[in-house]
Amino acid sequence: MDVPIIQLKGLTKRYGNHLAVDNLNLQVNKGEIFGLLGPNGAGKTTSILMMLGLTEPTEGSATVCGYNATTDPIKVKTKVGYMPDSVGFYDHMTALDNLLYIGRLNGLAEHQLKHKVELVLELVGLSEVGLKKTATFSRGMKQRLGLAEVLIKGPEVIILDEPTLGIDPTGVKDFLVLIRKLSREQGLTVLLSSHHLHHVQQVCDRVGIFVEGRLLAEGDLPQLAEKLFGKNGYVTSIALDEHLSHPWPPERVLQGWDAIDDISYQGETIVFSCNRNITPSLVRFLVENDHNIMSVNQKNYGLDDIYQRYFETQTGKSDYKRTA
Ligand SMILES: Nc1ncnc2c1ncn2[C@@H]1O[C@H](COP(=O)(O)OP(=O)(O)OP(=O)(O)O)[C@@H](O)[C@H]1O
Repeated sequence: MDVPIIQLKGLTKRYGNHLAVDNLNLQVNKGEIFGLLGPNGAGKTTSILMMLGLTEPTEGSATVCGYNATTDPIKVKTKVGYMPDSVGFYDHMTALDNLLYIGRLNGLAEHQLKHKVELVLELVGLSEVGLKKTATFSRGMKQRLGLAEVLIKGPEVIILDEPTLGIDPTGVKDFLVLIRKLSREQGLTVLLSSHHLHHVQQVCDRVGIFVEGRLLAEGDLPQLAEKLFGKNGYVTSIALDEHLSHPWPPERVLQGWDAIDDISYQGETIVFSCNRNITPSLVRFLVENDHNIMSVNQKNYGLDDIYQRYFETQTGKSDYKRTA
């Protein structure tokens, strides 16, 4: 059963005349990794700050772990670990000392502090470098230490604002694997904001597409693809070892299949646009009718297709760029 951990109702923030967040309605459930995906300036950070009670909504409400973030911000802060987009440490101190300091600030009892710090260092894979000064740390290591800092108070939810910013590809992969592991093994709920499609796609269970203060769509990838590409969401291309002449005789029979919306062919390749996945039936039909199949390709819509389409159709913009 879905247990709501973050509930946003009509959440709105205006800065003067500027509408930074516009009527945001969203639910994130226990143990879920939710990705807030949107370009710079979309309103992701502002939404997060409202969830943490760090800025007041102009309208609407944010409830986190059962507490209203505006009226009960302290309670929310005891339940939530927040990692901002740039994490800072005392560079002249070791990783261990930085964590001990943060642990004390969070009110951890001295007798459990050392053990807790060693545990989180282990969790984020930094045990070996615990005695090194953080000035020597790479950006990827600093992000891991930032995560350790967030975990030290044993939060139920972690909110990560652009956590992969400035890390190299291997560091990103390791970091995202770590997030997934923590969520799955410890039942942590994660809200992650990013403008990197591929990072979000790798780790999130559900994604919200956020543009110009508005949540344009949310769901898992198949749901988003279905909402967007509708009944032509399944595209299968099959190449044969024969040149296809117009009209291609089997076309008449295949047009009678209710799952097929459109058939096009050129050269040796036929493209079927279908309202459900019928690739196995298509292959069977062609083989049974003595056609030799050279290749089969089923298009799976990725987050970049989905995001680009939303970005273009819903905002009228076409300056979308891939951010792989
Ligand atoms: N304190 C503020 N005063 C005025 N405008 C603000 C303030 N904070 C944010 N904004 C504006 O609100 C909009 C949303 O900003 P926000 O930082 O939430 O976006 P974002 O999606 O997190 O983008 P980024 O990744 O660039 O931080 C932007 O147009 C920004 O300029």
